[in-house]
Amino acid sequence: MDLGLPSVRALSSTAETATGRPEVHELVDQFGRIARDLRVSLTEKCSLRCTYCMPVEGLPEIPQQQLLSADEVVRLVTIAVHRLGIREVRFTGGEPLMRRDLEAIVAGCAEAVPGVPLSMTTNAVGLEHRAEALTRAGLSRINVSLDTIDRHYFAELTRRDRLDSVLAGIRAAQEAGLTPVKINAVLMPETLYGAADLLQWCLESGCALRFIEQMPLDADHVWARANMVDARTLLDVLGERFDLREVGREDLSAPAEEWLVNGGPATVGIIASVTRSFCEDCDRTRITAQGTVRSCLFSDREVDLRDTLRSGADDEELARLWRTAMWNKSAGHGINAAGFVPPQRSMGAIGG
Ligand SMILES: Nc1nc2c(ncn2[C@@H]2O[C@H](COP(=O)(O)OP(=O)(O)OP(=O)(O)O)[C@@H](O)[C@H]2O)c(=O)[nH]1
Ligand SMILES: C[S@@+](CC[C@H](N)C(=O)[O-])C[C@H]1O[C@@H](n2cnc3c(N)ncnc32)[C@H](O)[C@@H]1O
Ligand code: SF4
Ligand code: SF4
Repeated sequence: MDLGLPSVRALSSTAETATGRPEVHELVDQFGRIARDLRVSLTEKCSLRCTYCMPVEGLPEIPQQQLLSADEVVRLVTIAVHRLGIREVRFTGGEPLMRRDLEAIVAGCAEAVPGVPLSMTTNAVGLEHRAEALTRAGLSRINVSLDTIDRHYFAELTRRDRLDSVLAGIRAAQEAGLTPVKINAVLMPETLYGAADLLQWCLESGCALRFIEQMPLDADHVWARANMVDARTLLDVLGERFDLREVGREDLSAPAEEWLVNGGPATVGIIASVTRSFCEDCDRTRITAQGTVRSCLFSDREVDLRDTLRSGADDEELARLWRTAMWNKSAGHGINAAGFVPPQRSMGAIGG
């Protein structure tokens, strides 16, 4: 079985540290991958309770003091870009819109790292009131979670009746120029049932839809491989209404594989994290809302930066810790391996 795991690739550097890590400033790992894409979680809080992500009562609250402040986020993003070779930054959560200082965080980063694309993954609840300000602050584009346009299923899947607010948020984002708006839909039996309608809606609304295979990152731990709706099943269902032609990935490290819909130019993407894993070309590094480096979605081995930063460390010391954390990144998620154990943190607590 192809597990999509990386093989060791040579890096072009002669000098090495004691651990064997080459003396390069980028975030390299032992499999020759280089992280260029930073995902920063801003909070564990959320306005929805998607069943594949959050428990019904929400995640345990993180005391304010333990969360990275706006200035701390800006400092870490600056280090990532200037010292570690990061080329794009995404804000996520939890729900980033739950941070009242989100506009300040975006503006601070835009000023500190001009020219670096700043994007956000969001559920879009309440976005209609902030899209313009976020554009002015320097946000480039957004991806929105929307699993179904059926109000009944939306309320069931997210445990909140907020479909209207999400749709208003998407429209406002488009009007404010936060484009292209990409839609993320996690594959579940309910999503599969409405998948063709959701694609039709996205085609008409000018959004780029991607379906995502559900991963064992739900807080309730009910995920089971046997019950998972996979990319193959989705393609069969969509194929009944649309003509689909495979075009592949935008670039090797992009999670989504694209299919041309009815001859194009519109596409539909599938992020097949489980059945067609893309760990081999992973270029992501993550910072949790509490300021730890998480080298892989599935690895609970985190390295603290927040306390080191607060104790007065300089930028290079923080960069060194970050490099070491990424050097020890695991080969991949291992979901398909015997004896796989899901990580302790759920998706909302990591920053998906
Ligand atoms: N296994 C795995 N899945 C990921 C990773 N990053 C993102 N995903 C999945 O892809 C989904 C979409 O991620 P987004 O936040 O929209 O980011 P993206 O697809 O990288 O973003 P674009 O650059 O806009 O295409 C997430 O909800 C995850 O389910 C990753 O590093 N590993
Ligand atoms: C954790 S959310 C955080 C940002 C924002 N609240 C949102 O929903 O877009 C980021 C992404 O993770 C995805 N996600 C959550 N749980 C997942 C799971 N168990 N498997 C796959 N993707 C998941 C969501 O669909 C969303 O696109
Ligand atoms: S997927 Fe996003 S919107 Fe849904 S519960 Fe998780 S963090 Fe909230
Ligand atoms: S599971 Fe880990 S290694 Fe694989 S793509 Fe995601 S973050 Fe990268």
